[in-house]
Amino acid sequence: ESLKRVSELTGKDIPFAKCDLKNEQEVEKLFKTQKFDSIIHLAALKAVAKSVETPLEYYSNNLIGSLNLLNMCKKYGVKKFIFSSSATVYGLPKELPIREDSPTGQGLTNTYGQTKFMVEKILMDLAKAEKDWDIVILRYFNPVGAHPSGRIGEDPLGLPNNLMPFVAQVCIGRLPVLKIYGDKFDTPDGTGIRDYIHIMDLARGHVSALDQIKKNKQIGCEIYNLGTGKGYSVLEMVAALEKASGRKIPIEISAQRPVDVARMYCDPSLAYEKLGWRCEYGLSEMCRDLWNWQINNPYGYNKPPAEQV
Ligand SMILES: NC(=O)c1ccc[n+]([C@@H]2O[C@H](COP(=O)([O-])OP(=O)(O)OC[C@H]3O[C@@H](n4cnc5c(N)ncnc54)[C@H](O)[C@@H]3O)[C@@H](O)[C@H]2O)c1
Ligand SMILES: O=c1ccn([C@@H]2O[C@H](COP(=O)(O)OP(=O)(O)O[C@H]3O[C@H](CO)[C@H](O)[C@H](O)[C@H]3O)[C@@H](O)[C@H]2O)c(=O)[nH]1
Repeated sequence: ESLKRVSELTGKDIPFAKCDLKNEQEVEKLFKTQKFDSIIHLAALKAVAKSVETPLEYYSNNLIGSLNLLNMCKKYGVKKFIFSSSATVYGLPKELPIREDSPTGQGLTNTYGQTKFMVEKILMDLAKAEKDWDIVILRYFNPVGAHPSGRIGEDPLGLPNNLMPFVAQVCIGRLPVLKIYGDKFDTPDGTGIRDYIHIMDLARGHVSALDQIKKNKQIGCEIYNLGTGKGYSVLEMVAALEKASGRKIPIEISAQRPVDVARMYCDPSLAYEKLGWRCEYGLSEMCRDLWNWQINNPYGYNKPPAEQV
């Protein structure tokens, strides 16, 4: 359904092949039958808490999947590669704003974050050893929002793991209340601060990265933060969605998650300097587009439960 809607929006057919990256034969079949210029590698398992409960599943999927893909890229000569990494690789940040050369891999407390850190390391080693690769690692901060048309957006399976999809489902009445994980952080209102980025800006960041690897040869491995550089607290995010929706969002203060960072926001200036990319949207557009998606698609790409057979 989402691909159908992308086709409607772009007027283009979107070729799609379902393939498990863990299965090397399946990946090879794809490389034999399709010609790729460059790869954007987004596929991963990403639920932080689940990754701690099932580490083998996460290491297998995210590491073996990435290695299979890279091995096929090498075999078939596709050496322009963009990787979806995460701000989580910074662990417990020692300095703010976080720069690309801030320490990574220290204080990483979950398997998901370890897999991102490890794939980054694999990519850096690869670029060091084989000079014909052009690799860009994008470290996403907290993506929110939806396409402004309201036709495509985030549709989590089961309970949303991240803040804003959860808040949106409370706002529309699918979930009763938002549990705020702690109000005793060292922040002005006591709730956690993050760098939220509109999904359209994040998507454009990939286009800029693609331009970079297409235009330039032998860039090696470049790393960019994708964020706005501004931090907002959980309460500020809730207030912004209340404003966008005109609805009251029920909240309750709950216990802190075992390892949660008080504040995280990036310095995104390197991406502007090198890629000419920076965020165009702010908090009000993030919440406007998130709400537009949620109100037009209360059950995501699915029909309401009563209409499902
Ligand atoms: N959403 C965020 O907050 C966030 C933040 C930082 C980084 N990221 C990264 O961005 C990428 C995309 O995230 P998303 O939010 O769209 O996640 P998502 O879970 O919506 O999408 C991930 C997709 O990867 C696919 N996938 C997983 N394992 C696969 C495998 N072995 N073979 C083939 N496909 C597989 C899944 O089926 C799913 O369609 C992920 O790598 C994620 O770790 C996301
Ligand atoms: O139901 C919820 C969900 C979240 N929060 C709070 O909202 C903020 C954002 O939480 P998220 O779980 O949405 O995002 P995190 O920054 O904690 O982590 C997410 O974004 C990171 C990037 O910065 C990594 O990609 C990580 O893997 C991904 O889960 C935090 O202060 C958190 O405590 C709540 O209060 N209630």
